[in-house]
Amino acid sequence: MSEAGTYDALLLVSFGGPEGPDDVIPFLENVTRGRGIPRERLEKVGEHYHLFGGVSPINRQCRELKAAIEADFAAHGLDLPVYWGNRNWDPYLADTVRRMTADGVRRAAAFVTSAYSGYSCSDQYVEDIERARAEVPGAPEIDKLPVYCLRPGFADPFVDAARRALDELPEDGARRLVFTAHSVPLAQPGRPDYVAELERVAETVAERAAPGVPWSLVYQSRSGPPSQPWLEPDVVDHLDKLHGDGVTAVAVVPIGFVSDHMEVKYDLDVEAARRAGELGMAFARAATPHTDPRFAALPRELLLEHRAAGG
Ligand SMILES: CC1=C(CCC(=O)O)c2cc3nc(cc4[nH]c(cc5[nH]c(cc1n2)c(C)c5CCC(=O)O)c(CCC(=O)O)c4C)C(CCC(=O)O)=C3C
Ligand SMILES: [Fe+2]
Repeated sequence: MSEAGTYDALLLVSFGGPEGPDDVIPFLENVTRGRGIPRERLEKVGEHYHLFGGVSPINRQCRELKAAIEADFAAHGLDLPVYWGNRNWDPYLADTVRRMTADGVRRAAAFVTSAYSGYSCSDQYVEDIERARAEVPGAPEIDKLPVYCLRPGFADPFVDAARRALDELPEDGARRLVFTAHSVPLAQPGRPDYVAELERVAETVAERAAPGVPWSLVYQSRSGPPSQPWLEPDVVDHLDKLHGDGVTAVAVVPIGFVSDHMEVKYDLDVEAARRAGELGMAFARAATPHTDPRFAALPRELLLEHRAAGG
């Protein structure tokens, strides 16, 4: 048996995003099909993409992460092909599964670009994988690798990034670490696990990056109809509150994301940064793990452990 046991491929699974202005509406339709997102919200989010030429950074980031994973495999003598497929945009998961099948892949491990439990972060990706497999006769078995939010490969890069972001702030101010994650409906399946994991990651990163600096965990990028309750507070409202409490400098750490995709680039770097500016607060945004070698090593570590555990 090879070092990877029964696995003969890794599948990188992500969200997908538009790669030009004409892609924006079809992409948003893919994301929101059957989910009851109000038209106004879609138009607003479409404008965020158009501010960046209709291009989401996420696909380029997936290509870079795939290359980093391949480099990590090569450096550790793990001879496995790496495939990439998305939920909402080209390369679609079903097309990738078709290619894997044609290449003779029998059993793949899936690494999802979301670190947490819960429906949006985890179970929905499993559904997507199973739907893609159902479209392809003879499709390989595909096991989603375990949730990795508490693994050092995910948390350690955030510790360094949080320190660096705090270092960018004026030293004499009343500083605060503000952790953010994507909001989800309170009624979403798995929401309590998602929140419990976020609280643990925030606490761990805060304690290690800056003991004694106060911190909070808040949410961003709320969608859905206003009548539906989602996780709160929103990061922008939270900045208002911190300002009222006398905080003069914030380091925002997006622990809910693995790379700087549109939610980070718009909702934090444009919207939250603008609000902080209006309030006269110093603002720094911590980097996400992306191609940090510790993060790029996670697929290999998880795959080998999962195999060792009988996977
Ligand atoms: C928890 C979570 C993550 C983190 C986990 C993960 O990373 O997967 C995440 C990631 C992402 N969300 C993304 C984009 C969007 N999400 C939307 C809508 C929604 N997100 C939700 C949750 C999450 N989303 C939910 C509950 C909805 C409501 C509709 C539904 O129940 O499905 C909409 C519709 C418009 C809007 O209302 O915002 C868009 C365009 C992109 C791509 C960004 C880019 O292009 O760079 C990424 C990585
Ligand atoms: Fe989303």
